[in-house]
Amino acid sequence: MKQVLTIAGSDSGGGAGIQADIKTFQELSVFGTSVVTAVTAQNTLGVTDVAPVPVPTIEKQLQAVGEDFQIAALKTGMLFDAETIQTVTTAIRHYKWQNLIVDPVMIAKGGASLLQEDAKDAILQDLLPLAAVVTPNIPEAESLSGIHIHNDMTRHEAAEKILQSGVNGVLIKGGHGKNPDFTEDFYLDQHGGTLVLKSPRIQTKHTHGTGCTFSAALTAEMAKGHSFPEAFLTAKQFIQSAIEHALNIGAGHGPTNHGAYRRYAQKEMIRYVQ
Ligand SMILES: Nc1ncnc2c1ncn2[C@@H]1O[C@H](COP(=O)(O)OP(=O)(O)OP(=O)(O)O)[C@@H](O)[C@H]1O
Ligand SMILES: Cc1ncc(CO)c(N)n1
Repeated sequence: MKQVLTIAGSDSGGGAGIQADIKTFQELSVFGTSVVTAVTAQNTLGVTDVAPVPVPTIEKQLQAVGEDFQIAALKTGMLFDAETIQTVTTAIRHYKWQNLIVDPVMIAKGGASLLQEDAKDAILQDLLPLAAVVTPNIPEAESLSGIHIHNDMTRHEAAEKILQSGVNGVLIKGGHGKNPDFTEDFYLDQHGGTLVLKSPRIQTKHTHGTGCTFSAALTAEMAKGHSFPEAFLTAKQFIQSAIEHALNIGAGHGPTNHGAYRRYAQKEMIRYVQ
């Protein structure tokens, strides 16, 4: 069984962060390992506390995973501060981990900050040069590029700007887009190749952890040796069905249904994603 790693924060509410990643890995038949960078007290109504894990404890977790597992692909989520990012990049270089997906988590949907302001440069300068793909949502792409995204052209410009970090490909997710009917995820790579996946926008408030779940699905599929376009398509189908079949859990922005792709999507949803 392919082994994968998530380096991210814990979400006590179970819909985002490490918990979303591990559920997604399990559903896609890869063996998930984890390095916890921060512990959040969080539910569908918001984040009430964030406690960073001490750097030596992060180092020990990276070492424990690195010395015993064959990591075929990995993702990063919430990294909290620059020191954590440096620790993580050192381990990625040391263990020569390939197929790195960076989900540049900055702000939770309720507005809580999950990355310190000065850590953005560490993501751009230290982490992205090692990455196969970075998966910002629209506000994160604006923050990383310094470009306001309001149409296809500015989205392309923002992706080009982020590519200057040295990352192999930029995937700007469309959950925060303005089109009421569709979400459009846009990918641009170092060779100028583009891929756009479009799917019907589901009218729901239950979108907690969509980004984490999507990037975990991408990681699982890359680990299994699928090409990037194939992995992107499966990840998009996975998140589409997870949102479509939301569980209606909690009083606020509920989690997605990580089991939906296995149960329904492979049979019925494929036609939705273009
Ligand atoms: N309402 C929706 N209907 C269909 N697809 C959606 C919807 N909202 C988000 N998506 C899809 O979910 C994936 C994640 O995108 P999104 O922009 O929501 O990430 P995010 O803001 O990083 O999520 P989070 O911060 O909650 O983890 C993308 O593939 C996007 O197209
Ligand atoms: C721990 C954690 N990571 C990522 C996100 C972004 O959804 C969140 N809300 N919580």
